[in-house]
Amino acid sequence: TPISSAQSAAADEYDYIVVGSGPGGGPLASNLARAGYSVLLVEGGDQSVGGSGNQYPPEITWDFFVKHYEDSERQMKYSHLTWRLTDGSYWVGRDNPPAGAKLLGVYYPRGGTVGGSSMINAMVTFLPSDSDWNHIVNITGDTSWSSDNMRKVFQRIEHNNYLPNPTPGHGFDGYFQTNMAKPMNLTNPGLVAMQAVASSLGKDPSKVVDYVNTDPNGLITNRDQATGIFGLPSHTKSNGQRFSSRDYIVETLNAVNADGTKKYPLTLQMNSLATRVLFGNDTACGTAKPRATGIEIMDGKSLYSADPRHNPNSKGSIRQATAKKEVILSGGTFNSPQILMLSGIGPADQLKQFNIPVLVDSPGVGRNLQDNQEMPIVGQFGQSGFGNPGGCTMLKTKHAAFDERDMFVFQGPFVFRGFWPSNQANAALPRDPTGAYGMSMVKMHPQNKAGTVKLSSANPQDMPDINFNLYAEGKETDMGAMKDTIGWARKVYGAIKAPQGPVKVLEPPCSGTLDANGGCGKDDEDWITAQTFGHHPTSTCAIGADDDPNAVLDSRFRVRGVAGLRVVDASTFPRIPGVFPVVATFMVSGKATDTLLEDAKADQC
Ligand SMILES: Cc1cc2nc3c(=O)[nH]c(=O)nc-3n(C[C@H](O)[C@H](O)[C@H](O)COP(=O)(O)OP(=O)(O)OC[C@H]3O[C@@H](n4cnc5c(N)ncnc54)[C@H](O)[C@@H]3O)c2cc1C
Repeated sequence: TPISSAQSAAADEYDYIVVGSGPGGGPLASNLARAGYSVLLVEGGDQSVGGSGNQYPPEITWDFFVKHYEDSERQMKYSHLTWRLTDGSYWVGRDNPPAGAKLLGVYYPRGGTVGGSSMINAMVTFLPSDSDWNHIVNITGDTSWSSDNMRKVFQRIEHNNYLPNPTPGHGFDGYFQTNMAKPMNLTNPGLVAMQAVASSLGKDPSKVVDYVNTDPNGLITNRDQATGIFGLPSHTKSNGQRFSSRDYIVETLNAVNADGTKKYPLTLQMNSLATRVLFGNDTACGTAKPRATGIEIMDGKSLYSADPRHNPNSKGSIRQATAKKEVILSGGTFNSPQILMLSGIGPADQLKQFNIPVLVDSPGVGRNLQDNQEMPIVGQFGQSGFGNPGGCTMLKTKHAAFDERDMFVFQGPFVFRGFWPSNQANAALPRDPTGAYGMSMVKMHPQNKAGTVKLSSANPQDMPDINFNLYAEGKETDMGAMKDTIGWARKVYGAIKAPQGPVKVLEPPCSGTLDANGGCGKDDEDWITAQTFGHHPTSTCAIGADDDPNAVLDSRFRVRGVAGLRVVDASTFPRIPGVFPVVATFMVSGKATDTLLEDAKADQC
């Protein structure tokens, strides 16, 4: 559905301004409008829903490039680095880039369109652990974040398309559409691989079809300890199409009253890049706190440099919009801290470096960046096959950080090695051989919180400098769990016999002898160091305790040190939720709706 171009109200004055239309901002803006408040939703991208054949089409994708390590020797070990050639095109690889190629880093796509990253993501919808929510209660004392309450939020927003209504723990009347593939049978190589997984976990291999049909998001006793094979829900509609926050925004925009007038006061402005928050003196609260009064906006197409169509000479036109109540930043984990810093809220030394006047010295802005570490364990079957088992496997490794499962594995006749631009020029980039099979691990509860998002300049069109600083903290736990899983996967592959087997393990390679657990010591560690990637960045504007200097937000999403400004998106989690953050981000948006509506009548200070 094309979205009709937004009409700017003459005064450009609204109750609320929300920046960013992804899972954090889109539902919140829609809900506030549905509650009767006038809302301006500002989106830097436009309304495209797809594009020209590339895996991540330039029409809807922002191309970020990140570092995994500060140390360039370690950084250079990753096999899919992206470079810019002298003719402007991308080249992907590690060794022998063409003369003049400039290293950009590790490609890290984000959605840059109405609907944000929920328009390009893999849609996996897997609820986090209860402890991820209860952690927020523990650090802030705010019991509204309890896992029981967050389950109620989930039930309220979910529109379940794959279970009978009612099913405990699920919702059927909300806007967040979920579905789950339910295969009737499995074919090889996925069938034998999944049977080997079942046997390795002491489960009945003849029941793998039942297992991959099992809902993992229900009210399962001891869910967070439960290991084994489960189904894999996604945020899709009953017809199998993608659901994203775009759908709910469009539904809200298009709703009309019986007389044909617009039902909800939501205004969406696309191709509008928020450049900074504007502040005035807080008279209403009787304190000296600066109060957010609106935002500055740069209007124009592809103005952000992560947009692959960006022209550095395009400067757009600047204007301002006013928020009578509050401004909410939902630009995502890379952009919300950037906007805060451009507005003078962030680590003072960094702001001074770029001559940005310091409004609030908030050292936690852009810190605490986290990600689920990912890497495939690659096998090769003697014959190719298309049988994809679907579903997922949950493991509890010897290195689990808590008394909970800590590793998610999905698998199939494909190898997921991370991301790189598909429109790239290196024809010699190795392809996976016939019969290649991947067991992809995704680490839960990563202990590394050392990633950073820092300004690279004071220009709001520039991308920030992003460094995940992998394994800088909690290495023993994080890498230990990855090594445990590699050993386990080698054994699973080894158990697959003729006629489908034997399966050759291609990666990680082992130059010595495997130990009793299938591990290969330092070889595995070096491979993990080189080839880890991720795509779930969170936590750069984290909620935290009143006495924590790195707590950017309080438990009501309020930016500390100012009034009238909140952050609601994947950057708000103090610790990364579960294995896949999107459903938790939709839930946070639902929770923020409650909080904002509760506070709407009072003037929040
Ligand atoms: C390729 C890919 C696959 C993924 N797969 C999964 C998955 O299967 N399951 C899962 O749980 N998670 C997945 N994720 C992650 C998930 O999609 C994100 O965690 C989630 O979308 C975060 O929501 P958000 O609202 O914080 O940010 P985003 O969805 O990134 O939305 C931010 C929005 O803000 C806009 N914006 C930013 N800055 C400005 C500005 N200055 N002015 C105006 N607008 C601005 C952006 O254009 C964007 O539309 C995936 C992500 C990607 C990219």
